[in-house]
Amino acid sequence: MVKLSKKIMSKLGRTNAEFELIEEGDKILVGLSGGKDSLTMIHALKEQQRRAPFKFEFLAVTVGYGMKENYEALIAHCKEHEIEHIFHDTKIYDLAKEKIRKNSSFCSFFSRMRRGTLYGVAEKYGCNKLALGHHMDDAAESFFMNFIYNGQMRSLAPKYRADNGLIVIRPLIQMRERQLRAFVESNNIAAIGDEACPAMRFDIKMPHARASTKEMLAKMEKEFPSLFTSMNAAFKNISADSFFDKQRFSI
Ligand SMILES: Nc1ncnc2c1ncn2[C@@H]1O[C@H](COP(=O)(O)OP(=O)(O)OP(=O)(O)O)[C@@H](O)[C@H]1O
Repeated sequence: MVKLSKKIMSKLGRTNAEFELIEEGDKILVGLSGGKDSLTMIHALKEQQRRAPFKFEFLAVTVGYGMKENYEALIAHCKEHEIEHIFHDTKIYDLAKEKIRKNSSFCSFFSRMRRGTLYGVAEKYGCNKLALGHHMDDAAESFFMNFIYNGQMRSLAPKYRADNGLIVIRPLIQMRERQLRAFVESNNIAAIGDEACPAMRFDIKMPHARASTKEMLAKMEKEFPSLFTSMNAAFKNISADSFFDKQRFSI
């Protein structure tokens, strides 16, 4: 039996109620990479399933990239904890080799292809929602990366509808990365490393933009300890008409 902290379960419950993520009768496909975030997610959802006054089902899926990755331990972990899990292998790696040279776009190619695969699997198994394990640190990094490198004000929504109609939810979005790390460590769960993309397991470095944004946020948090609490509040308190976007002006 794993032990989930009160904090994780109450954050999950509150986020769920606040954004109406999981509802009665949902069948949720849970993206399980085997990293600390998605591992925490499946255990927290299992516990929530036990506690919640409403019924929902979920099924975990791990998308393989056709790189002969070894998912034996992850498969065994799900079996041991009675979590319904499927391993869905693909040829994403071969396709990537054909399509692009080894640079950071390798990572976004993997990410796009994986997302498409997850949508397909959700449809195949009749799931109405897809849960991803992004957390508050991801949302903050994504916000600053878009801000600094893309000239865009955007982050990661707790819930949205994908183009094909599937509802994507992020139950961990208000949790800190360190809470998730603490969960796997205190339960001695072997998580697959924190690479930002699977290609990094081979010869590609962590994309520069993400690494330096992470570093910048860590420095800022040292100086302003309530940074993430404040960002979380700010993400819910947007004055869209106070920027330079003509379409959002109040006049
Ligand atoms: N191989 C995988 N199989 C299934 N789900 C996965 C896999 N890799 C990642 N995911 C899901 O996607 C979430 C985000 O993963 P990660 O941060 O690595 O991706 P990302 O590249 O930032 O995401 P995105 O695909 O949304 O751009 C994970 O928490 C997990 O739910």
